[in-house]
Amino acid sequence: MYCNQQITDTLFWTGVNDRRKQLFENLWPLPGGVSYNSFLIRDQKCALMDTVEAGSDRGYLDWIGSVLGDRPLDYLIIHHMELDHSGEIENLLQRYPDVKIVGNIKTFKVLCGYLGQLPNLVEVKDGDTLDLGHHRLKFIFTPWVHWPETMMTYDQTDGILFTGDAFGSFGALDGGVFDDQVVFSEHLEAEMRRYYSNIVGKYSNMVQKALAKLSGENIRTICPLHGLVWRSNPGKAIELYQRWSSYEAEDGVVVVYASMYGNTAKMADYIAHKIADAGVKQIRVHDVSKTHISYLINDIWRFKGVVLGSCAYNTQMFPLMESLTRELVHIGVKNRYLGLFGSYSWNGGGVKNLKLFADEIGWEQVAEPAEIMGRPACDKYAACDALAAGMAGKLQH
Ligand SMILES: Cc1cc2nc3c(=O)[nH]c(=O)nc-3n(C[C@H](O)[C@H](O)[C@H](O)COP(=O)(O)O)c2cc1C
Repeated sequence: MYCNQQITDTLFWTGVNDRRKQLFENLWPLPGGVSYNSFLIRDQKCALMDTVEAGSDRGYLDWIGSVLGDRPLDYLIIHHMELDHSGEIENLLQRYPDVKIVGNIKTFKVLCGYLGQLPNLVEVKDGDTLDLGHHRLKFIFTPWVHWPETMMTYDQTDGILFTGDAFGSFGALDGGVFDDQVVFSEHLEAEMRRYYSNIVGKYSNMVQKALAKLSGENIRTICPLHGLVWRSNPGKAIELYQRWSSYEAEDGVVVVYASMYGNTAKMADYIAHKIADAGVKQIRVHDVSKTHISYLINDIWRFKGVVLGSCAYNTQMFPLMESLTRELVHIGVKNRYLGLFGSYSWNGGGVKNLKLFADEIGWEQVAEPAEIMGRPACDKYAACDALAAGMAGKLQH
């Protein structure tokens, strides 16, 4: 039993919720699940915009069939070949062997890698159009948001933009499918930012290019492949993407520490209290061994100030801190203020390697790193004081 969500007279949301999967891409936690959105246009010609993850809903194809009624499926338009959207293509082709598959040359290369050579491919170029009757679709190439083949489709008739993974979010659709059916709470924004920072953020420069390319279009509805359909306030989603893709951040600090026996943890709390005393109101403190990297990256995307601490561990920084810093370099977060600290007892290693990270990522350091041998005590905190004052001084609060 499916509840058809009609976006317009001729456009239907045909997505599914997945609350069973624990980790998206087998990496990113899904405490609230995730939705795989697909959309069906029932016009003079009928077109399905992407499919869903294979096996995520065994009734998916019957649902498509029931929305189509006695109409044939003329087109499958592929915006993104990642398997959470392309997984059901194989089954779809068995049911609708004559469907024409619309994509670009890179789409077909990836498609062929999974399903072999297929008939009925309709290759489109950037800016090409396709008339379905009422709907006139324009294909807009947005490469590397976040795969090479990604493209969007703009429905020129109704101002509807099908965006692939852009503007998507973690979290299943709990009842409401549309932005005006829910309160877009801090939690929902955080889950959308977590998706952006974990999945798309590495390609922020390509997101900026895509946004610039789309700026001339009169976008009235945004249909992403995950999360809410933005039919009332698409400007909000665009505003968030403008902000996140330009590395704009809030005045606040995230402190992440690695500590085996509590000494570096004590420094973390001390520094956080001092930053708070200096008037910064948004501070998050995380133990890297406890908080999943997904949430650490999300907070680092959110706040301007980043303070990282590590105990020394076999001449290195603590392995999980190393993993975090490696990922930060990999995704290339820009324009953050940085403070470093840590405890050691022989000849160090934690802070020494955090400094190498600082050189590599190029963020502005607010003070000299605060390194304490052994247990933190009142007479050893001067560098922590300087770090906290330096960080607070950089933020307007
Ligand atoms: C497995 C292990 C490896 C360590 N490696 C180093 C090291 O390479 N250099 C160093 O100065 N101290 C090293 N230490 C000592 C710790 O860094 C030191 O005890 C520090 O105060 C621990 O901080 P914590 O309480 O935040 O875990 C090591 C300790 C352990 C248990």
